[in-house]
Amino acid sequence: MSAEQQRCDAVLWSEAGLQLLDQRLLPGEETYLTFTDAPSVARAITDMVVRGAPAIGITAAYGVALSLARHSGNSDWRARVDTDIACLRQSRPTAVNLMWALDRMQALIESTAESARLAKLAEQEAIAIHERDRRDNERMGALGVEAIRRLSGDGPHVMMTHCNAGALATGGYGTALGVIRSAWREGVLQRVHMDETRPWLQGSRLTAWELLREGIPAVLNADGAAAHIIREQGVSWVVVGADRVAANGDVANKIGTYGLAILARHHGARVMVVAPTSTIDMSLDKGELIPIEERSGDELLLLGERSIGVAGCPVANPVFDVTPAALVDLLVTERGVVEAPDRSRLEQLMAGA
Ligand SMILES: CSC[C@@H](O)[C@@H](O)C(=O)COP(=O)(O)O
Repeated sequence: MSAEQQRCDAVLWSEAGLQLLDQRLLPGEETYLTFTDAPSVARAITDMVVRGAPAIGITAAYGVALSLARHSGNSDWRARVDTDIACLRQSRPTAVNLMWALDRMQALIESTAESARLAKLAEQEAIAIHERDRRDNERMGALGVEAIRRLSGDGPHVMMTHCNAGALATGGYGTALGVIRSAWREGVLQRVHMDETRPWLQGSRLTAWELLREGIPAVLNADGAAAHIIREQGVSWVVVGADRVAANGDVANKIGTYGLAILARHHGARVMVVAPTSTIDMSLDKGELIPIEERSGDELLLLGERSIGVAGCPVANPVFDVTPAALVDLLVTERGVVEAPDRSRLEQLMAGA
């Protein structure tokens, strides 16, 4: 099957409304749920029907389009749409792409005089955000491979990834998995090791699903096996996505990324973070200021319906961590590659077109 036939769209927009591939059911079941109002879209984001920073932003943009389609005929449409946007804004705290997309939709609403056409314009804006994300991912794929070649030769290299930063987490193609896809197509990848990514299992359920159906050599490991595998298998690149990058280059990503970056540094592997500029938050000085989502302890105590822990056991379940910029070798964005990201390099990047 061709890569095009293998596309796995997390987010689809149709006459019927917004369709989201229910990622809670993968890899066992491929079911799309249809949404026609913003509050249920916000719930779907909170409940992880859709997840991954860029996909969350795209979904929220469509949520605003749904809100306008529903309310723009009413005299109090503005208040209703504002309530919907506030609800979407609170659906998850860490991925800044959500706030970025909502700010963009809000700016459109504020700048458009023709309220009769707003619903249509909002739909077009959400589609533009979606399509742009996919194109940016393809560009980052090419830039990432170019950087790998420049810094470490043609390989083929053994890589490691964490969580799922693939087509399922974006408008398509993926950020970290976009680089891994491009590396495979260009013969630069030998194989990729995938962390299982406890507790939600984005690695074993989603990344493995995406890569194996395209025939990309990928091997699953428990998170705790990462150090051993990096050393024994000669991993030379750790390639991950991001949920928010602070102005000084600190990177919030799925819990476990920080530990992986320390392991990489110890073993001489490079860390590549792949993220569009919509993930960079220049309003936050440093990583400590990034809000870290804490989810229910049931994610550790239950496996589906089945109890796998001691009932009542206190649980800490922060689902993101912050990797200090000093541990990041490369930040790949659609605007270019930043080596050893820091404040001045990010300011330069963001000031560019
Ligand atoms: C391109 S996705 C980048 C990140 O959003 C990804 O690595 C991640 O941490 C996803 O977390 P999730 O909790 O599954 O939304």
